[in-house]
Amino acid sequence: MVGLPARGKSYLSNKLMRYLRWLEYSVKVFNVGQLRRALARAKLAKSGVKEDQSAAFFDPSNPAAYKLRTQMAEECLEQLITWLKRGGNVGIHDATNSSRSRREALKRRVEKEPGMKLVFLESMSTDPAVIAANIAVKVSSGDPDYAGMSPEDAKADFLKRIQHYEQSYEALDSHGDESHLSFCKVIDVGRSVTVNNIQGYLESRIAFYLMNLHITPRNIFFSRHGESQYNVEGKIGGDSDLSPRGWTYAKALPELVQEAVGDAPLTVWTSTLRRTGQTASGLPYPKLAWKSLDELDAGVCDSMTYDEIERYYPEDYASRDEDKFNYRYRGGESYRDVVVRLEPVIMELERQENILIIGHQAILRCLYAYFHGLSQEDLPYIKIPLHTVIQLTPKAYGCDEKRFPLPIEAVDTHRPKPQPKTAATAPAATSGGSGPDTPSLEDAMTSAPPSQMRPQGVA
Ligand SMILES: O=P(O)(O)OC[C@H]1O[C@@](CO)(OP(=O)(O)O)[C@@H](O)[C@@H]1O
Repeated sequence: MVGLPARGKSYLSNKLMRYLRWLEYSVKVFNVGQLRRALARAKLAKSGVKEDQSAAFFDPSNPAAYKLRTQMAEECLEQLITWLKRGGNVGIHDATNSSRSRREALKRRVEKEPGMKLVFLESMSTDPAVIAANIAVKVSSGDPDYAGMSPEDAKADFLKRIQHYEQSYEALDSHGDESHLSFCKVIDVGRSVTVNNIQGYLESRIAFYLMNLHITPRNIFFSRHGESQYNVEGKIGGDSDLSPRGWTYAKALPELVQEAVGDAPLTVWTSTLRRTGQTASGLPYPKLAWKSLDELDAGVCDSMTYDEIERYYPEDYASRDEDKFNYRYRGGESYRDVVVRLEPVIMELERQENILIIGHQAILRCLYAYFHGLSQEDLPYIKIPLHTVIQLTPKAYGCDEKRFPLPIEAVDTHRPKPQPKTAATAPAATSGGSGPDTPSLEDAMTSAPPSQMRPQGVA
């Protein structure tokens, strides 16, 4: 990262980390400020520098502090490089890196590592209101640099720190000495992005993502469709209509949404399946139906109950319980596949303002995990109950959340994560993985209902 303090570097670092992690890269942010606080006490005691956080520590004319800050940025980079060598994909060096000499030093160090690439992401703000808001977040968010200080003193000190950095700040320049570097310069997040010497798939993805971000305050609402006929019957997938209780929810939804949104503009996104369209039918807002929002495709298991799947496809049922994120239904999809298919939806969501998505259980789990940065392991078990609107409000470091459950009864379609079997409860292992009482895959196929008779091995 490159940029003066209070220009949203940590915001962009964390946002990028969440996005890339969601796309299954292994990503970590290495924040020099945190390292400074962790290492400072001991080193400072030796170096004779009294304070590690007050503005004086950031004064470029204070040689001892300058040396220490340089050492800490280098130490942080070393930690990042070690982590990459152990298998990480993207390490984010979250520091000001605001002078050419510092960036040159980073470049020289990274060039020594075969196969590592360096891309600078500079965050600039020209809008005084955005800078003021960033300063307010820093001094009011319990930042450890200002623990025990009054907000006024903290703000005054932080402003002084910024002034110190401004004395030596050199922005990335695509026409000057740094024109050979790979970089993206983001000006007033959402207003302008300059891309220089960006090459390769991952770099381009990052640049494209940054181009789509904005920081205009907004809300994102999620709701599953009203209870469907299949939900009542315990069947998965399909394209059934709403149940009578589902219709009651669809009729109650406009009032709830109107209360939450007020007069602000809103766009409603649905899938192309009947149950989401029916749920959205009374909402007086522009609507868009996305094929990408259709529910996870359960392949040969579509329209079965979980009990039927266990009976006819016992090995698949067990595999799904073992690794639900990666399990792909025969002829259908896995959660992993759904994440890939939802990537354009995420990109468009980032570009938009207030959006209400009327979606499905698996789809909303994937989207929800992106906004909250949840792991792949937890993602398929997130609770997204029927007849509940979830409001997410993006904030500097994550999202605030409110849930609005409507008092309209519905079945519970959430299946908890199975507990790992202990030695005492686990069945004895048999060849093929099926117990004596469990039908084999062959049995399952020959006794499967006709609608499920499909060729094997199509996964
Ligand atoms: O991944 P699991 O937990 O099976 O949840 C996904 C399932 O949720 C369901 C309901 O059981 O979603 P939906 O109500 O949107 O139709 C199924 O259609 C879908 O297969």
